[in-house]
Amino acid sequence: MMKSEPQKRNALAVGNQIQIVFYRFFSGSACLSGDLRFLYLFALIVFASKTERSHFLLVSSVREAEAGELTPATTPGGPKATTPGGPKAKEEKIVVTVRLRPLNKKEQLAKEQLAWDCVDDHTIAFKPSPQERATQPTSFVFDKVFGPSSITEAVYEDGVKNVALSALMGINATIFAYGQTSSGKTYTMRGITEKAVNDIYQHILNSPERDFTIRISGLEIYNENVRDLLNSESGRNLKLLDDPEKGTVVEKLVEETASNDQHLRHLIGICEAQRQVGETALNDTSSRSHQIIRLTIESTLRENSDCVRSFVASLNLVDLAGSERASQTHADGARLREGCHINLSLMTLTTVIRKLSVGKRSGHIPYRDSKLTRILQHSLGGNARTAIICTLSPALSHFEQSRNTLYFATRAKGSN
Ligand SMILES: Nc1ncnc2c1ncn2[C@@H]1O[C@H](COP(=O)(O)OP(=O)(O)OP(=O)(O)O)[C@@H](O)[C@H]1O
Repeated sequence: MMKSEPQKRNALAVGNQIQIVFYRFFSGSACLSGDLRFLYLFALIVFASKTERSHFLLVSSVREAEAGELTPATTPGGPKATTPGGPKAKEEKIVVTVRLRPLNKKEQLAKEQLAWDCVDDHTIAFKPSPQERATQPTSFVFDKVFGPSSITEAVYEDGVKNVALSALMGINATIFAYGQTSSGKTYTMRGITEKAVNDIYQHILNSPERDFTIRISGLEIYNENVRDLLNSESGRNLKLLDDPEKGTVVEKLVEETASNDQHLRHLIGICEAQRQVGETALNDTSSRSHQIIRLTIESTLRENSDCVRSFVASLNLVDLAGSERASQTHADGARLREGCHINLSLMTLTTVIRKLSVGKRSGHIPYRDSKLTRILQHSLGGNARTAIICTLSPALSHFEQSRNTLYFATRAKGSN
């Protein structure tokens, strides 16, 4: 059996100790008589075993730290080097999870059948008709699957928390909710946003050595037109500009600085309310627009130290347009235009995410093919982290749409 590096180090140390004991015994006991020589040997063995034990403890802690089981606690003279979200923060760049909501009242009254079953924490399966069974996959595996009884807190903790909190360490992050209309995107994203805000301010409280600034902007993309959710006066079609340093920026988009968590929640509330106003004004439903709430978190160390002094990164919380429009083929007029725009941005998003999940060999990534991907470019590619929550209705009548959502999730995971 091959020995690990720390095991080899332990074996070497034990060998060294035996050599030292015998060397000391033979060189130091020549002048001693019988009983005293035995006592001397005994004392040497006790001393060696004590030093060996401390050596072993040292090796064990090095090994645990190497395996990431211990958080590096302090840097000499510097602040705590903790990783928000715990040691698991070093994870995959694209995390794909699925959330199956419970049947709603309407579906219950219609005595809808359940089409899906969460087999375990990672697998969701459907009950196909006999003719489909031979040709279609019957189960899908993801990073995490949440059943109808799962609460949003679990979706946050086990699915997206690490991605959200990486923005505190200077890594851009994006969390999407993808799914057909009424599958639970807004319900899920509201809960996730609330929990992320709580954790961000908890981290601020726990980091007195750093100064934090949190800025927020909110926008909506409807028919490839960008609207500011924090400034209703700015019109419905803000331009996108290419900034040599920042990448794509939205011209005149208002960015507010939150003075505390209550203020941040208030500003998020304004964005959500504006989206509702937009719906009424357009005689529309929210499922036809994409909403992006962007929190930009900047932090600076108060005193000089060996540690990284400043972090700046964005956390994008994205409630996508309903994916059912992408497959709408019988629409005409305004509906057709709207469907085409949603189709375009969701298709581009799918391509971009699939290429990112495949990695370096994927070639050109078409960020510029839609406004959604252009705006999010710097929070998707490079070092950024992404979490996708695919929301599903469990009802048999939504079976086709739910399956399309799972096909999207599978492509996003790079397994297809
Ligand atoms: N996991 C859940 N548990 C309980 N109720 C839920 C859950 N998910 C969604 N709902 C409820 O289902 C309804 C539709 O949810 P929601 O508005 O979030 O859907 P949506 O996907 O955002 O729809 P749209 O695309 O039309 O905006 C809401 O009444 C919501 O409260």
